[in-house]
Amino acid sequence: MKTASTIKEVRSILGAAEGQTIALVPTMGYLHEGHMALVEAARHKGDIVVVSIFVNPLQFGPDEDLDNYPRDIERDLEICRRHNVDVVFHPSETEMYPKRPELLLSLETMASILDGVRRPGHFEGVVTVVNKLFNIIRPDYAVFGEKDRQQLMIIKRMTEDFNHDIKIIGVPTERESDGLAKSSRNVNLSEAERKEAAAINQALLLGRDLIQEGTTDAKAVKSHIEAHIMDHTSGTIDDLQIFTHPDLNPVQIIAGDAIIFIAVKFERTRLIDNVMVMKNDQNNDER
Ligand SMILES: Nc1ncnc2c1ncn2[C@@H]1O[C@H](COP(=O)(O)OP(=O)(O)OP(=O)(O)O)[C@@H](O)[C@H]1O
Ligand SMILES: CC(C)(CO)[C@@H](O)C(=O)[O-]
Ligand code: BAL
Repeated sequence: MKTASTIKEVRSILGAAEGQTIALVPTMGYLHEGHMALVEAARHKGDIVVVSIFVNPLQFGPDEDLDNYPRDIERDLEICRRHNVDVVFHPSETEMYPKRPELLLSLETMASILDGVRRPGHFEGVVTVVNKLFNIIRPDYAVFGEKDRQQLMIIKRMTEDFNHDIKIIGVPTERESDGLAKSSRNVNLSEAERKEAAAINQALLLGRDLIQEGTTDAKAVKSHIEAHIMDHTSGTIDDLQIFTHPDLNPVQIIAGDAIIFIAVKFERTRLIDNVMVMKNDQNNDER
C-alpha cells in the first residue's frame, strides 16, 4: 500500500499507474466497516482503490464537532492495509487549503432541506472538497454511502452539473447487529446512549412498516417514530422528514416511494439515518 500526504506525491503515484482505472473512496477517517463496504465496492469497479482521509473543516459549522471528531491515522492506515487498499491520500489542512478559499461551490434547492438547513454551509463545504479531491485524484469511479443519502444525491448532481467524467457509486448502509448505522461518531456516545441508539433504526423501520401496511398520513407516521425515539432514548430529534423518492419533495399523503430521514442529538454527538420505503415492494433494501 502506498501513502501520500501531498498532492504532488499522490499525483506521482497515480501518474505511474496510467491506463488503469481508479476508484476513489473519500472519507474523514476513523474508519469502520461501513467505509470498508465502500472499499469493497470500489475494488469491484476500479483497478486501483484510493482512500482519502481528510477531516474537512469547511463542512463543519462553528458550533459543530470539528474538534471532537475522532481521528487516528495510524489505526486507519492499518485498516486500509488489511483491506488491500492500494493508495491512501491523507493531506494536511494546509495542503488542501494553502490559501483561504476564494471560490466556493454553492447549492440551490438540494441544500434547502435536511442537513442543508440544520448545518448551514455544510454541503457547500462537502461539494467544494469533493470537487477538489476529484481534480486531484481524477478517478473513474467514486464511492459514497447511503447513510449520508442527501450527500450522495448532491454529489451525483454535482458530477453531472460540472461534467466530471466519474461514475458515482452508492453503497447501502452497514449496520451494527442492533441496527444502528455504523458511524465514526458512534464513539462519542456514552455507554447508555449507545444502547439507546438502536431505537433510531427501529423507529425508522416502524415508520416503514406503517406505510407499507397502508398508513398514508406522513404526520401520523412521524408521530409514531417520534414516540418511539422519545420512549427509548435520552436523545432529542433534530430532524425528521419524509420525502418522495427520488425527487425529495415534501410529502403529506404518502402515495408512492418515499424516504424517511432522521437526525438525533445526544449529549456529545448527532447521528443521522434514513430508510427507503418502496410502497409496493416488500423487499426493501434493509431489515
Ligand atoms: N454505515 C455506513 N455504511 C455505508 N457507508 C457509510 C457508513 N458510514 C459512513 N459511510 C460512508 O463513508 C463515507 C465517509 O463518511 P465519513 O468518513 O463521514 O464516516 P461516517 O461514519 O459517516 O462519519 P460521521 O460520523 O461523520 O457520520 C461517506 O460516503 C459515508 O456515507
Ligand atoms: C465526502 C466527505 C469525505 C467530504 O469531506 C465527507 O462528507 C464524508 O465523509 O461523508
Ligand atoms: N458523514 C458526513 C460528513 C459530516 O458529517 O460532516
